[in-house]
Amino acid sequence: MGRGNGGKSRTQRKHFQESRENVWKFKRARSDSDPIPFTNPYATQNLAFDHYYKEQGIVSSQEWDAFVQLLRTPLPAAFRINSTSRFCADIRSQLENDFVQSIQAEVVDGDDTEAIIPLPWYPENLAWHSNFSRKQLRKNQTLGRFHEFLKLENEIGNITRQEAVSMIAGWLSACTLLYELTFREFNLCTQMFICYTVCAAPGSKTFQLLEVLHHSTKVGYLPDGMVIANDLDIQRCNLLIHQTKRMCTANLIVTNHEAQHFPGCLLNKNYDKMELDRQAQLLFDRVLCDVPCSGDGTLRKAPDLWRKWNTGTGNGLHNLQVLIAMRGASLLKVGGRMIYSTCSMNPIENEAVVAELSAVEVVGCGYEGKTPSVLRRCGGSIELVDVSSELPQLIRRPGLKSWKVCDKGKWFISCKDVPKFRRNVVLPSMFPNGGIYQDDVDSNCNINIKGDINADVVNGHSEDDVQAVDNPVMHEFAGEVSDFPLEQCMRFVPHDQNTGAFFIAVLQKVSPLPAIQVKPRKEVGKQVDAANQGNDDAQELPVNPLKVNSVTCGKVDFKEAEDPCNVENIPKNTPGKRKLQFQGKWRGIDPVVFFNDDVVINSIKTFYGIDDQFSLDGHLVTRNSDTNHVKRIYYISKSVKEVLELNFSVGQQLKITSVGLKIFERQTSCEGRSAQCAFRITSEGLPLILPHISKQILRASAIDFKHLLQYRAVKFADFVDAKFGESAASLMPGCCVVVLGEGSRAATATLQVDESTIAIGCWKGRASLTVMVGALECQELLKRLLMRLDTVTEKDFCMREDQPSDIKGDESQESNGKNDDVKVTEC
Ligand SMILES: C[S@+](CC[C@H](N)C(=O)[O-])C[C@H]1O[C@@H](n2cnc3c(N)ncnc32)[C@H](O)[C@@H]1O
Repeated sequence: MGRGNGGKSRTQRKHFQESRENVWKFKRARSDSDPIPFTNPYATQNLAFDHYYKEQGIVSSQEWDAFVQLLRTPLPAAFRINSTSRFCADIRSQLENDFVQSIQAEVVDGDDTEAIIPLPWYPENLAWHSNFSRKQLRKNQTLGRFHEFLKLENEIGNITRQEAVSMIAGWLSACTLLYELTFREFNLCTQMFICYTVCAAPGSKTFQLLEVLHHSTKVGYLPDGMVIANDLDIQRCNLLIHQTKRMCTANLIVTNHEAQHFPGCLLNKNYDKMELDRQAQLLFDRVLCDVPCSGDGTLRKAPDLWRKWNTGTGNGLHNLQVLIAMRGASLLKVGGRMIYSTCSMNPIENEAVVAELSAVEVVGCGYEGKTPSVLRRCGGSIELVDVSSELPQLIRRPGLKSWKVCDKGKWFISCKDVPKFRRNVVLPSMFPNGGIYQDDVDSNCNINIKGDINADVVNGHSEDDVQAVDNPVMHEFAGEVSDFPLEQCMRFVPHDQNTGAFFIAVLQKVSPLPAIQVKPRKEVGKQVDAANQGNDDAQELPVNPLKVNSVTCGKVDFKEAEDPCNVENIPKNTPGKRKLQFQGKWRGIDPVVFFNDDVVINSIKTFYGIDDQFSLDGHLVTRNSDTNHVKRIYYISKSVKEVLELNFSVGQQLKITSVGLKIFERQTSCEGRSAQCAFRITSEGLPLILPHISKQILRASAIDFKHLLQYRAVKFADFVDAKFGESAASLMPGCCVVVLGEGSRAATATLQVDESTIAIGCWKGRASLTVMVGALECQELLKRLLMRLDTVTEKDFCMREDQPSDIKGDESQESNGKNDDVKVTEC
C-alpha cells in the first residue's frame, strides 16, 4: 500500500516525498499585508474524485454521502500492543482495567460512544481503536495521561501506532502468510516459512509478520521461518530497520532493491549442487506485495490528497504495480501464497492488477486474421483464494467485477476504444477483460508489454486540470465485466467500520508460471542482471554474470568497512560524517561477513559460559572483515544463514542493509580493555542469550533491582542485600547480567528464564555496578516493576528511597542515557 517513489514519474516522486505529517494543520496567511489570502489548503472536495468514484460505483449512490462525509473527517487513532513485549499482558490489562473506564467517564460522560475499544477481529485484545483523532489526543487535557502513555509505550516499543486498515492487511497477511488460514488465534508455526515483504517500509506489516512468527517461540530460541523485507528507498529502509529493531529478531534481512527487479539468487547451473545441501534459488513461501499506490484510501489521514487527486496517478502506477506483483509471483514457491494490497480505492490499481496477474484469458486478438492465444501474465498459475468466511467480525466488501478506464477526462470501456496515441498510457491490462493492442504482437505472436511507468499521464501534467468532462461513452455503455472471480478480493471502505480504505487479495500459486516472452518496452532498471529479472519458474537461467564466489562465506576476502554497523552504514545525507563503504559489492553498503574468529568467539563463550545448545558457529556476522576492528556482532537464525550462504554463492546479488540481531558489542573503555572479554551483551541480544549463559549473572532482590534502575550506578557496599553486593564484587570485571530474582539466596539455583523474566545488562567495575540500559527504558522498567510488584510492601521500596550517599558509579563509566548504546567512556 502507500505512495511509492520508485515509479520514476515526477508526479509519483513528488507525491511520495511530500510529508503526510500534520496535514490537518491549516496555514495562516503570513501577515495582514500578505497578498496571499487565507485559504484552506486541504479543501476536502474534489469534483474529479467524486465523478470518478461515482462512475466506478465503488459504493452505492445511497451510501455516497456517508462515504465522502467520513472521508472528510480525521482518522481515529489506532494502535497495537506488541505481543512479543515482556510487558504485553501488563499493558493490555492497563488498557482494559484503567483507561477504558477512566477515559469513558472523564471524556465522553453520558455519551454511548465507546472512547477506546479493542478491535473485535484482532486476537487477544492486542489491537485498539480510539474514537479520538491524534490531534484530539494531543490537545485534550483530560486525555493527556492516555496520550503520554501512548507516546512512551510507542517509543519503548511496547505498542505500535498503526492505522486499523493497515492492521487488517498485516493481520490477514500474517494469518494467510504464516498459517494455514488460521485466523482466530496465534498458533504454533511449525514450518519454516520464508516470507518476502515487497515494498516494506516503514515496516508496520513486516513487524506484524515477525510478531506472529516469534509469537510461539520459547524464550531463548528462534523461530524456523524468516522474513526478507525490501524497499527501494534507502531512507525508508532506515525507518523499517528502526521499527523492526524493537522486535529483537535474528530472523530478518532488510534489502534495498526495486521490487520489480528483485534478484532471484539463482545458482549458475554449472555450480556443483551436489556439494550443496541447500537451496539453489531464493524462492519464498509467502509474499506480501503491499505495493506503492495512489493512496486515496488514506485521505482521512492525509487530506492534502484531496487537492492533488487525479485519475492519472492511479493509471500511471498500474504498470509498476503489475510488474512488482509479477516479480513477487515469480519468486513464490508453487503452493505458496501472496497477498496483494494497496491503500487505494481505484480498481485500476486493485482488481485490474489482480486480474492481469491471475486471470487466464484466451484472447482472439482478431487483428489481421491472427488469433494468438495469449495468456494473461501468469496463465492460471496464480489463483485467488476465497477468505470471505474468515474474520467474520471484519466488515469487507467484494472486489469489483466491472470498471472503466478514465484518461484525460475520457472514459473507455474496452482497450479497443483507446486511440493509438494513448495506448502507451491506457494499457489493455487496465480493463476487466485485458486484451492486447495489435502493435504489441510481433510476427511470432510474442507480446511486448506496453506502458512505461514514465507514461505521460504522470509526466508532470496535472491530470485533473481535466475537470470531469462529460463523456458520452460512460453513460451509453456499462463497463466490461470480468469473468474472473474478482469478488473474492476484499475492499474495506471507511464508513463500514470507521477506518481508512484498503484493498486486499489473497493469491495462491498453483503451478509454475508459464514461460511467456514478455519484452518490456524500455529497460527500467539495471540493478540486477537480466537473467534474474525473468520468470524464475520458466527455466533455470544459464548465465549469471555476477561472479560466483568459490570460497565459503566466512572466508570471503572483503576489504573491511570503516565503521561496521548494520544500520548506520546506510549512506546518509551527512557527507563527511563517516566514510562511505565502497569496497563491498554494493556501493555505500558495507559487506555482510560471517564472523569466524575462533579466539574472539571462544573468549565470549568462556566469559559468559554459553552452553552448546546456543550455536555461535556460522550464526555470527559483522559488517567488517577485519576482526581486530569489529565493533558489533550480529546473530542470525539458521534460515537467515542459509539465505546468506546462497547469496554468497551467487556473488552477493542481495543488497543487504540490515541483517540479524545485534548481540555483542565491543567495549571501548579502559575498563573494557581490562575485562577478559572485549564484547558486552547488548540489550537486544540479552533475551535470546540469557537462558544459555551460566556466568556473569546476578540475581537481585526487588529493592536492589529498583535501586539499580533508579540510580543507574550503585556501589557494591550500598546494596540493601549485602550478599548481593558481595556476589557483584566477586564477578569478573566487565559485562554482567542482573536478573530480578530473590537476591543472593537464589544465586546458586539454576536460572529459569521465561517471558516474565526481567533482566538488564550491567557493567561490573572496580567498586560498583553500572546499568547499561537507556534512561527511557530504565524508567519504563521501573514503572512496570512497581506495578507488577505491588505485592511487595511499600516499606520495601521506601527503605532506601534516597540516593545512597556517594553513588557515582565507576570513575571510568557513565551512561549517556541512550538506549542500549550506553558506552563506557574512553579513558
Ligand atoms: C507505503 S508503502 C509500503 C507500506 C509498508 N508495506 C508497511 O506496511 O509499512 C510503499 C513503499 O513502497 C516503496 N516503493 C516504491 N516503489 C518501489 C519499488 N519499485 N520497489 C520497492 N519498493 C518501492 C516506497 O519506498 C514505500 O516505502
